[in-house]
Amino acid sequence: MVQIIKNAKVLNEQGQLETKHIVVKDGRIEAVLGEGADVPVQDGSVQTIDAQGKLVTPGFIDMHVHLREPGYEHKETIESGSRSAVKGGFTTIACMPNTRPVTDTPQTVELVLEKARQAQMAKVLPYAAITKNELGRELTDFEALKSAGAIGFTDDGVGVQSAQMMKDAMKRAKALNMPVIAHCEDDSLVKGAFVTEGKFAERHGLKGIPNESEAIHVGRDILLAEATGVHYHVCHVSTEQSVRLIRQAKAIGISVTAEVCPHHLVLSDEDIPGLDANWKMNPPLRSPRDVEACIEGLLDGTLDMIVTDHAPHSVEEKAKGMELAPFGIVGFETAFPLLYTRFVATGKWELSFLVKRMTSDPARVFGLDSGVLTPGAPADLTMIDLDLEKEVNPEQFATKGRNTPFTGWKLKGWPVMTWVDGQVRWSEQDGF
Ligand SMILES: NC(=O)N[C@@H](CC(=O)O)C(=O)O
Ligand SMILES: [Zn+2]
Ligand SMILES: [Zn+2]
Repeated sequence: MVQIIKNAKVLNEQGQLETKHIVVKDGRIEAVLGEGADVPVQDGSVQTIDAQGKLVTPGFIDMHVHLREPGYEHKETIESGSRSAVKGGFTTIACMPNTRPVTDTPQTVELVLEKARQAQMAKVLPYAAITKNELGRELTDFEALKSAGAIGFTDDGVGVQSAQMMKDAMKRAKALNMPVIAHCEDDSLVKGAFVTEGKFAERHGLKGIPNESEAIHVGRDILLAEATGVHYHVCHVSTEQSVRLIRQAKAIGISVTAEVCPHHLVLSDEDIPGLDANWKMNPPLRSPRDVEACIEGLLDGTLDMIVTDHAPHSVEEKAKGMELAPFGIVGFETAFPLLYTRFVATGKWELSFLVKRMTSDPARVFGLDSGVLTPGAPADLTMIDLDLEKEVNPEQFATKGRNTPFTGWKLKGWPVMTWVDGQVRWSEQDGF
């Protein structure tokens, strides 16, 4: 089947917008034609959508998300999570193994893949755990997990406390040509704290999570990555010190890549209004100085990509208050408008830069064939109305989660239609 998306604004190699007609055939991009080009005959077999000058980008890729299934279906399911993803313009999402059971066996990897197939929404790429039950005691069967379809190994949710365990994991992953993805957190430095060390903690008389609890693992793991040669990827970077260590490691050719979340680029601990669990996430919101360092790191390529760390929790769980509620906020449905409004609409970033960090950069780092509009690539596409302005309203989210600090924010640049393999999965007008 042939589809034509007419009059789409597309970013060219130089990052400028050009009007194009995107031709899709059998789920793949067939051609991206210039304005004057002859569009293939539009008989009955050709389906045409007029983008009317709206931006069309490769579908967003989110390499760090929590879909909660199996085990925590009250927070999210693979279906509700992947619907939320598609509504946020994401067409490929990589899900973390901190489910119940933990994704530490081939059976659980297969279950995740099967549920994702049934949901028929976004492409779901499962990570598997580094250690059994994410307890840090015994490595999982990397080879079997890879065969079942896992794309990398991580104990996200907790740090791997033992350096020896991490080194063994890296050796095994390297032998299988697989990446190790690390949630960097030294438990001995955190002990019970739930906000960053700094102004907010001081004002409320709270013990803080120091920056070193993250950066110590980053530094340790960079050395282990150097020793083992593995592709080491750092999760949700939030501190100046981590950015510095990753920058130095890259400069001397160590195989390290990293991600950063929208909330760590937009919010600091000084923005937290009070003891509200919708502002509680791991890593915590850091100081304005850390925020600036993360932005700089993203700009100079030290941080390779933006991920949401979409982490839905139920209203009841988040109502327990900041101390007792679980860490995490939802992310899919606010990520692009948030960053577009804050950084692109204000003239700080080029639109092409933001899009690259959400599409071709994650695809390059993880070797995916999507994230680009070149002929032959899957027709995973997102149409965005850059002028559309809406208030964030969690009641309208497709995710089961309502846990966001961005309620009521007026944002511009909302996704309005999403295609996966040439199929429209969601549109603002017609829903799912
Ligand atoms: N980021 C979070 O605050 N929470 C994540 C775990 C994690 O990403 O470490 C979760 O699973 O809820
Ligand atoms: Zn984490
Ligand atoms: Zn996470």
